[in-house]
Amino acid sequence: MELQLSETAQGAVDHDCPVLVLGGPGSGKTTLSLLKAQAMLPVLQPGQEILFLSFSRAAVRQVEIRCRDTLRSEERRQIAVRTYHAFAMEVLRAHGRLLTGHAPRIVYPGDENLSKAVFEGDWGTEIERLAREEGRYVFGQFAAAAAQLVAGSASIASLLANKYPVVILDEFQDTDDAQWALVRTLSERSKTVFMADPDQRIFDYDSRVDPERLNHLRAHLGPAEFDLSGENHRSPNAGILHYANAVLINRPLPDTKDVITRAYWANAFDSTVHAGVVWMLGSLRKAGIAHPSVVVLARTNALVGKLSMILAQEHNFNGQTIRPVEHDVLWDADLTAAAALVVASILEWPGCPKEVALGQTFDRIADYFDAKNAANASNAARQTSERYRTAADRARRGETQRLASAKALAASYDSGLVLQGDPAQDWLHARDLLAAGNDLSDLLANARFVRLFRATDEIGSRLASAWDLRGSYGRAIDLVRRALEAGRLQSDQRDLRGCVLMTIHKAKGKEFDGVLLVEGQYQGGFFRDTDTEAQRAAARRLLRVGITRARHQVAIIRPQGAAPLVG
Ligand SMILES: Nc1ncnc2c1ncn2[C@@H]1O[C@H](COP(=O)(O)OP(=O)(O)OP(=O)(O)O)[C@@H](O)[C@H]1O
Repeated sequence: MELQLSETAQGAVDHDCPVLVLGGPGSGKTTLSLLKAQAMLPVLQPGQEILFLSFSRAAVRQVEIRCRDTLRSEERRQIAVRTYHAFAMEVLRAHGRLLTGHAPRIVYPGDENLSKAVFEGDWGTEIERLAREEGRYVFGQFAAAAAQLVAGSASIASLLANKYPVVILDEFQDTDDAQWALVRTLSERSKTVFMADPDQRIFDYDSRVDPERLNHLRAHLGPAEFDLSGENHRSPNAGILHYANAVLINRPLPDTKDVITRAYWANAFDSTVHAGVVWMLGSLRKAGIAHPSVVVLARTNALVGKLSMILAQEHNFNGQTIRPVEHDVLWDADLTAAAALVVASILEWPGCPKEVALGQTFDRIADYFDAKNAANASNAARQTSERYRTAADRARRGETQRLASAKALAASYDSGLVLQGDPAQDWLHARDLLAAGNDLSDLLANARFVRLFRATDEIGSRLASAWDLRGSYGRAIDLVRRALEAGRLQSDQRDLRGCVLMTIHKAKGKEFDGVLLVEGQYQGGFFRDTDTEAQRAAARRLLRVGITRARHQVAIIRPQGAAPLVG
């Protein structure tokens, strides 16, 4: 694809490294970084590659798709696109022995959760000790360990610089302290290109992601800066970006037909959302896009799960029947797996003493919240995990529960769970007990995604064999864990077409023809009454990321009477 570059963009391509490119959503940062890579390919010697670092597997996937559009296949082969985790793990695997004298061992998140569950004391201190004394590394320690290796050994640093003489850092505003330490050491020997939009900093509830990161970079490397903020290639003729920027800075919203808002009454939520999706697909087709891509975005997993159920049913809207919409859900495979293990633990209840049964279920619930915290650090997830660990201890000591949902689950145990030997029915029966309280709604939503795992058949047949052998589901947790590992599907790796649902966080870096942003009445609100100024600013950044995913059309669906987006 032949692209016209602005003078500023061309300046960034031509200028010597280090280079920092700033720009808003759709200003072409990712595209430009690949053109910069292309321009630097001639300096590579045989065997050398350009290292492109990004955050999530989903982001890497986006860059790979963009590479296909921008670069020829022989060029693509010379660009190594990696997540920070994967790159740091590579460094650790190859050289980690130098840190402790032992070959490093990786502790995978599932195993980390199990160890954490039985550990008494400060887990943060423990994982540092595990790394230092036993050479065992949890995922969160990779970047720090890799930084230590590169900073401490000139030969490792030269080896890496020799392999990767050019390093490109995407979404640099989101780097945490350890990743920054690693980048700093790499920048001493390799040429560096940084891409950033400070206003897309949406992971800042993680205290290690410092809002001052760009200033750290300026102070350390003094890169030449190129600001693309006047450019918008994603929706060049649309008011979408102006609207999103007005939401960001809390100024009056511009009038544009590209962003429409709809208010719904609580009893018409399902049909309004469903009709909105059908309208969006139709209007994009009318505009000449034969196969439009539409994303439906919500703030929470729980609301995404609910929206998926809504689109799978028939509704009546203004006297017309609207048929189910085929769609995909981009969900978090780790969370779904953790939620499935909670359901499995309930299947183990019959025949299991109350102390053990509830202790196990509450521990698996705490594991789920640990996984949630690992995916997106939040105080709420951390605290809920701690509360369920306590509930598990209370259960094992035979004490009464204090948490409302733990009490409800204990009452369900007391009233005797009857399973029939039909895995599909029994699974739903066990799963629906998780409707015990609001704090479990997100977990329940993820448990509902198990059907999307394409592992349901595998789980079903393993459960059926267990029942045939013993008349119970016996060690259901182990069995489901193995089935999930066998059938694991990397959801983030799929190409996104047609209608797809996800949280706003997951949409970062992606683009679609149309965007529907849905605010729930009771969950997934855009703002909360209790929000501090900083939380409100973060919510505004998040909404801007959501709105600017659209190339052509945005619809914002909100409850009747919701506070205005600005003002
Ligand atoms: N110079 C250009 N001319 C025409 N189209 C462009 C140009 N640069 C980028 N695009 C197109 O504009 C869209 C947005 O580009 P890109 O994803 O690179 O922006 P970005 O700044 O990385 O966005 P975000 O920060 O929102 O993820 C893509 O569809 C891309 O193909």
